[in-house]
Amino acid sequence: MSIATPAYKRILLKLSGEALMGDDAFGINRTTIERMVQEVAEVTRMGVEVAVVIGGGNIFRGVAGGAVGMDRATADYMGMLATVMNALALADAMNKQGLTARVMSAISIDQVVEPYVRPKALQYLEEGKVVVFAAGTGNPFFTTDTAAALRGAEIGAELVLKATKVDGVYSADPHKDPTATRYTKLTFDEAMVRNLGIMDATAFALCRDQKLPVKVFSIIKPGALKRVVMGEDEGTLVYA
Ligand SMILES: Nc1ncnc2c1ncn2[C@@H]1O[C@H](COP(=O)(O)OP(=O)(O)OP(=O)(O)O)[C@@H](O)[C@H]1O
Ligand SMILES: O=c1ccn([C@@H]2O[C@H](COP(=O)(O)O)[C@@H](O)[C@H]2O)c(=O)[nH]1
Repeated sequence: MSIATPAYKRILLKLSGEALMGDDAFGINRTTIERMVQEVAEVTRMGVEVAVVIGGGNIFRGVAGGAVGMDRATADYMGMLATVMNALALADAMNKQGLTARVMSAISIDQVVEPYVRPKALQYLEEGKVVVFAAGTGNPFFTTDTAAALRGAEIGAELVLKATKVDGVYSADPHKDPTATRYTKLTFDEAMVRNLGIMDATAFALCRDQKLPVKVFSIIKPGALKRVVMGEDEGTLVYA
């Protein structure tokens, strides 16, 4: 009997902050986060090295702060701090489920989390620990999708998995246009030219230039993460 092997050795998982809310209006839903962690644990047990970039949209979005008159850079730093809170909650849930998680922050908050140091992150991954990257890129005017592209390239991930509330990339935002249709695959250039809002253009461009493919899939769908890792037909592949 042949044992199925994962299609990837090292992945960068981008978890949407909004997906952490579950059915709540904001914040972190405990049941939801625990279920997500179970899915991550399943792929780490298969020997896949997992790094995570966590979003912050469930707590704060800098662009929203900017829109109501806040200084945009200040609002963005608040958004990055929101991702640190999500990262702490995620790592705590991972450690409670038997994984060993390490949070590394792009912003120095040494009493709370260790700083991002690339060789240390690589060491943790080689040791089978899950690394949760917090505070995005550490710079305002960026997003955690761009952080996922950046960290994915830095750690030599073979794939960026964008785990979100929708099951792939659509011809238009499916939450706004019920007639939108889902792509099975498309190139980064097609995604950018068609202005498909699932990821920002900076993230797409970085992945394209580094030839780092992105798989967009639903984190709400049970077993979808494992299916992506096994190389099965799931979600939408965006490639160079
Ligand atoms: N063409 C498209 N195909 C699919 N989804 C799209 C598209 N355009 C916009 N979206 C929207 O993008 C959302 C997914 O983005 P998501 O909320 O994961 O992004 P994020 O801003 O990176 O996450 P967060 O800030 O919550 O951490 C979907 O819920 C969907 O409404
Ligand atoms: O590199 C980064 C990453 C994030 N931000 C700010 O944080 C929020 C939350 O991140 P999402 O990607 O929207 O989940 C974002 O809106 C920015 O305000 C940042 O400034 N730099």
